[in-house]
Amino acid sequence: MENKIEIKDIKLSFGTKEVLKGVTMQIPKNSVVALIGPSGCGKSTLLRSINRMHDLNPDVKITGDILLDGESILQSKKDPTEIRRKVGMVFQRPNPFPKSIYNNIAYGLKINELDKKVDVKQAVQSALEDCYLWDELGDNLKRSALEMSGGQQQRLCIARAIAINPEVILMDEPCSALDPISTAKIEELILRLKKDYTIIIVTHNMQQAIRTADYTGFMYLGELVEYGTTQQIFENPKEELTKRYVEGNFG
Ligand SMILES: Nc1ncnc2c1ncn2[C@@H]1O[C@H](COP(=O)(O)OP(=O)(O)OP(=O)(O)O)[C@@H](O)[C@H]1O
Repeated sequence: MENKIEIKDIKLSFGTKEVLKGVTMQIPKNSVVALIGPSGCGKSTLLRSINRMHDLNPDVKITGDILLDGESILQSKKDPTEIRRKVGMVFQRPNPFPKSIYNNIAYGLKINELDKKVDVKQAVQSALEDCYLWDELGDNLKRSALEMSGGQQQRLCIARAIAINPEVILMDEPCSALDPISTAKIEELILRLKKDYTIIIVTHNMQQAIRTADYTGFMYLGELVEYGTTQQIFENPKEELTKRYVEGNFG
């Protein structure tokens, strides 16, 4: 199986605090990979290093490497905006721009200089269709995105991310602020999107990992304790720590 991303012995510290202690993992193309583990174990920190979000933090020291299609993305001479065009991110809280629904996507295309290369109207429609928003919203795209429900806002943020045609989508607890129905819609969306993208999702919800992820990594205190198919991790974990966590005995 072809790997989209290879994480090689990543160590990351904030000042003197070592938060990632040598994480190595392979992310197969067109798969959904879930990162689970107790609060503070480094899941978000790892996710953020994949699209260079620590770049502006002078306290961060990172060693090791992350390869995207075999090419290092951590080298400082690589332009982080170029990486972020290939590696999109969806955050815990929906963060639409304070603009119309239409312009949320059109603006994303513009800042990535794609507005001259694609038919913007068509791209907006296609991204909204992919996120099940086109029919739901009808022709009401001039409305402010901030007037949408939280679940719709989150799907709009996913639509904004996919409109620029990334290859990888990182999701940091994308459903934690959403109700069960909105969560189910996002999960359905994740399963559909993996046909075209590689998705890494941080989640506290183990059922969500089971429902959406092909592979799951269990992290603890900055280390990747165990990584395998989701079925193996939840049904037949090799490590005692993983077993205790997936059985809900700590965390
Ligand atoms: N910008 C930062 N500066 C200093 N320490 C940080 C920073 N960001 C995260 N940390 C620390 O790094 C550790 C790992 O945090 P991280 O957010 O990656 O964990 P997590 O597993 O995603 O937790 P949660 O599930 O609660 O979101 C924590 O101890 C946190 O306090």
